[in-house]
Amino acid sequence: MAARYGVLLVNLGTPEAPTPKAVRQYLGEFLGDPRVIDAPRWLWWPILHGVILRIRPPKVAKAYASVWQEEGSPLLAIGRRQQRALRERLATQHGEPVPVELAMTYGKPSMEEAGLKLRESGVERILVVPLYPQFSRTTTGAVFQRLAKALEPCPHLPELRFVRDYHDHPDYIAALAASVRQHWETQGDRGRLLMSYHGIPKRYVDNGDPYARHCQKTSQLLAEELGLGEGEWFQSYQSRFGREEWLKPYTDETLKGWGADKTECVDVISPAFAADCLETLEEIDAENREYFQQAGGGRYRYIPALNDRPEHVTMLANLVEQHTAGW
Ligand SMILES: C=CC1=C(C)c2cc3[nH]c(cc4nc(cc5[nH]c(cc1n2)c(C)c5CCC(=O)O)C(CCC(=O)O)=C4C)c(C)c3C=C
Ligand SMILES: [Fe+2]
Ligand SMILES: [Fe+2]
Repeated sequence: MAARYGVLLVNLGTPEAPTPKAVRQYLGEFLGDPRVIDAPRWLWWPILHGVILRIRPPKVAKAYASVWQEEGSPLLAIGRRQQRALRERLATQHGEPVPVELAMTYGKPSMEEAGLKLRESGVERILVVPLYPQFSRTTTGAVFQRLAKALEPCPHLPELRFVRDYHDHPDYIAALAASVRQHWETQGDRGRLLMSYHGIPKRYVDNGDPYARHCQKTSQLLAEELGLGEGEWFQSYQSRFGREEWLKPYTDETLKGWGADKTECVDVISPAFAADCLETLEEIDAENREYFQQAGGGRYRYIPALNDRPEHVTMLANLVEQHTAGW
């Protein structure tokens, strides 16, 4: 008997190799999406193709090379581990296999590829789980759009449900808290906790994107769960791109300031990332460490993303159970 439903995990996408050519291809697709950069095409296209895709790829390819793993890009390698772990967990819970596929909004594995695999496994119902705890039109919104595009040629549609966000899900907060507590136990002490989220342009939030509200809620709930009071934790936004104002305070400026204040020890967690990737391993764990320590700061410790930690898999499995009720 075919399974009653399948799960489609979706993350952003990543280059196929840490080379300028592969990075150019990836960035072209990603930054050409009007949900990510909303400038009119006539204005943005010449800048993207004439300037950014000429200058940025060599620099960014080097950054990717510094975090590249034997299995490939961390985002994809970890995504595969998450897929396998969720598949195993759901099979144990159900006593029968539940198909779980992984797709990327940009690049490979494509939604078409993953969708075909789900169809081959015989499911007619698909739960789509974008691996973004906080909703943004730039990420989760783009998943929805890309999915619709992938389904365009289908003569018939699967039945679909879509997880919009899980920024305040108790199991997500519990998984983050478990990871911070374990980090503090292993280290033997507590640093000042910085929760650093990927940023987006402030204008997007002013126009109704709930992303900042979701990030603040996650931070408050995590702080409460850890029993932290005011002044014991901080929130900032990283990964600025382009010239306009992004959500503030900026992570790099915050850490430079803390370094200059001779802060002895900081712990940085990036709750917006379900999997470690360039933006955490290179930007947070390497680049911002340098800013902090060069400014005069002391110990700097990055708390890894939830990746395939058992509490994360539990959270994902519970999310699936909750959203497939009645299926
Ligand atoms: C919470 C998730 C993310 C949001 C929100 C987001 C918005 C956003 N990002 C850019 C520009 C870039 N992001 C890049 C990498 C990147 N971004 C996310 C997640 C979110 N982005 C991830 C997981 C990654 C890493 C991918 C990997 O392969 O490891 C990059 C590429 C690297 C670089 O060139 O610096 C860019 C560019 C914008 C413009 C944006 C919202 C408007
Ligand atoms: Fe990004
Ligand atoms: Fe970055």
